Amino acid sequence: MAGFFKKIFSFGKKEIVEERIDETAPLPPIKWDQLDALKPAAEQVVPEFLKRDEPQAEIVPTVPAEPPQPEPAPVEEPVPEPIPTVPPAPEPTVPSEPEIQPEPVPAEEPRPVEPAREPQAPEIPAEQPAPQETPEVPVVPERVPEPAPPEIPTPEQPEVVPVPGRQPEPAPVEVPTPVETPSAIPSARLPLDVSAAPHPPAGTFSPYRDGEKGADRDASAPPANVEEEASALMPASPRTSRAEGKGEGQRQPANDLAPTDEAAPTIPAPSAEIAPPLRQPAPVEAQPIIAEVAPEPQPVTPPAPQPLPEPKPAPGKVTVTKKVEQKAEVQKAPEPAPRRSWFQRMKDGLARSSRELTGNIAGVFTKRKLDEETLQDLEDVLIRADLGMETALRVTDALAASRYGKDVSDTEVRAIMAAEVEKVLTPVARPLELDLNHKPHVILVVGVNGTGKTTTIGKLAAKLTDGGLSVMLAAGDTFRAAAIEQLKIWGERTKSPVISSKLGADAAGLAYDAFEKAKQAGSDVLIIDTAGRLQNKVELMAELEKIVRVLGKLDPEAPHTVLQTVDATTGQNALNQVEIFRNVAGVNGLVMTKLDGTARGGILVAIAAKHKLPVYFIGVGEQVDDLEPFSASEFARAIAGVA
Ligand SMILES: Nc1nc2c(ncn2[C@@H]2O[C@H](COP(=O)(O)OP(=O)(O)OP(=O)(O)O)[C@@H](O)[C@H]2O)c(=O)[nH]1
Repeated sequence: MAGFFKKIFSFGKKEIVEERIDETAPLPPIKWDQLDALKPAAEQVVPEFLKRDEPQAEIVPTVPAEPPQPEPAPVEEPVPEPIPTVPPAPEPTVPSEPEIQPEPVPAEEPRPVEPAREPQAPEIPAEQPAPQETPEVPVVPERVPEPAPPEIPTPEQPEVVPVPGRQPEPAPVEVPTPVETPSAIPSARLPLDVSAAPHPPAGTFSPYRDGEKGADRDASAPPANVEEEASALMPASPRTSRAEGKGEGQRQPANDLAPTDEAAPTIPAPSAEIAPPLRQPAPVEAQPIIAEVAPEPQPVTPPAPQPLPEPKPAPGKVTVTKKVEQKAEVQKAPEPAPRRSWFQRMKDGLARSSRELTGNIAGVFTKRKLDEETLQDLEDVLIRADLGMETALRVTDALAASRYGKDVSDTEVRAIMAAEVEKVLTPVARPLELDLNHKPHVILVVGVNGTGKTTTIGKLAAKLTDGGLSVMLAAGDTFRAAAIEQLKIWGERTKSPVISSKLGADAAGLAYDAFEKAKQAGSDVLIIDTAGRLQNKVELMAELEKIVRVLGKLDPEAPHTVLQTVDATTGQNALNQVEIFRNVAGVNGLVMTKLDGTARGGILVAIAAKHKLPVYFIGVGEQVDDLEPFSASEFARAIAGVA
């Protein structure tokens, strides 16, 4: 029999049972009878487990390797044996009570106590009681050290041990489950615990443990046992206990709590394993124990999740939005601030022209007396700067007249040059005058493609509309769709209506229609854009002549102003362009464009000296306000490098 029990209880407790048998050897005969009576009860209880186990049989397959399965039959025998030990008090009563009694005895005879525990709470007792048994069994002492907190994980294994029949099945299963994860623990433990605590132990375990806590366990390894118990109990009342219970559960509990109620149905569904635990464990009402455990885990629960809300102060960073707003404001500020004065912009625009010119002048007059050679060198420098022969001679003559044979510095030379250039430009530097007796005053803008006609029209329209004049625009460059669209954009910017036609339409016809519409609209000014296809000089000239002729039908004096845009970067070729358009279209005024960033700004002086046409504006950029009235003195000083 002893050997048989050993086989049955592969775990430490079983061995202990054998020893008890030895001690109780004398009693066997009497107890057998009683045992028979008891067997039915136990069997009745057992069958439930078996039923439960049957569903768990699914799990069994994993366990099959265990040998205990074949032993189930002998299991019956061991049951009676423990009873004999118990006989003293209540044989019929559940072994749990006799077990408890032995506890007091343990002081004298710890062995009897152990056997009692084994039958009752084989699962839990195996873990916790083990330390108590330590005195008797050498194996137990090993557990005693185990009870130490580190073994907390191990306690789960003991859960498997409890039920003999189940031992094989749960043992393997349970061990892994606890190790796996706390979340899985509840489900895995539930079946296991149920099997362990279910029958006799269920009712006894909770009280028994309580007593232990106060007496034994509290001193030695209560925490591990408690947790184990809690885990075992958890299954009993998974509904609420789990959520409140284990520290492990706490992490999940939040989830478990809500879900438990809802999941309650789901839990059983997943596997028959869960169902059994729910039945028995619930009555077991290990809840009290769980409540005890709960406090411990609670400290654990608050851990990380709650602190998260604390970071909410981050939202306090609302200040970030303010910073963003400030940035936006800052971005707005810089735009207007950098705006330079007109003269500064013109000076900067002519910087390249000025630097080249003044640098060359300095090279000629560094520590040299003014003589014919130096005068010739200066003349060459001025000509290369596009000022023109006429202006160059004016400068050299003026310099020679006052400084010939004397030491001359480049500064003196530049000053004389500025004065002479101004003299050349002053006659042409005239403001644009509009005769509003004409309704509208018609401005025809001509020039070679790309010289800045359309851009200049837009800039001028802006000035006029800003001055309160009503302006109408006519897209007379019917050969380029882009030119039409560009003019429309300017019209939108300046709120000036734009008259346009299909691509390739007759430019003269468009000009005529626009003139009529401007009259009808009572516009103060009509600005007509034109094509500048200089490569086909004949057609271009014919078209321009036609436009002028057509406009004259509506007003003999129209067009009242013919502006030609001259690209300063063109250099000497600009002189020829002005010659052509002056003869064909009757240009009576100039707008020098692109003076910004060119080293050939001197051409303006040459054009002015040769054609003596009014220069109304100069363009020093692509922006709407980069068109300024021409100032002879400013231009002269700027290009001469004289502040
Ligand atoms: N830097 C600078 N660019 C300018 C100036 N005036 C015009 N531009 C640029 O020169 C280019 C040609 O200008 P447009 O107004 O299209 O010249 P356009 O004579 O009408 O040309 P077409 O439409 O082909 O006849 C555009 O990129 C303008 O932005 C200026 O004074 N300075």
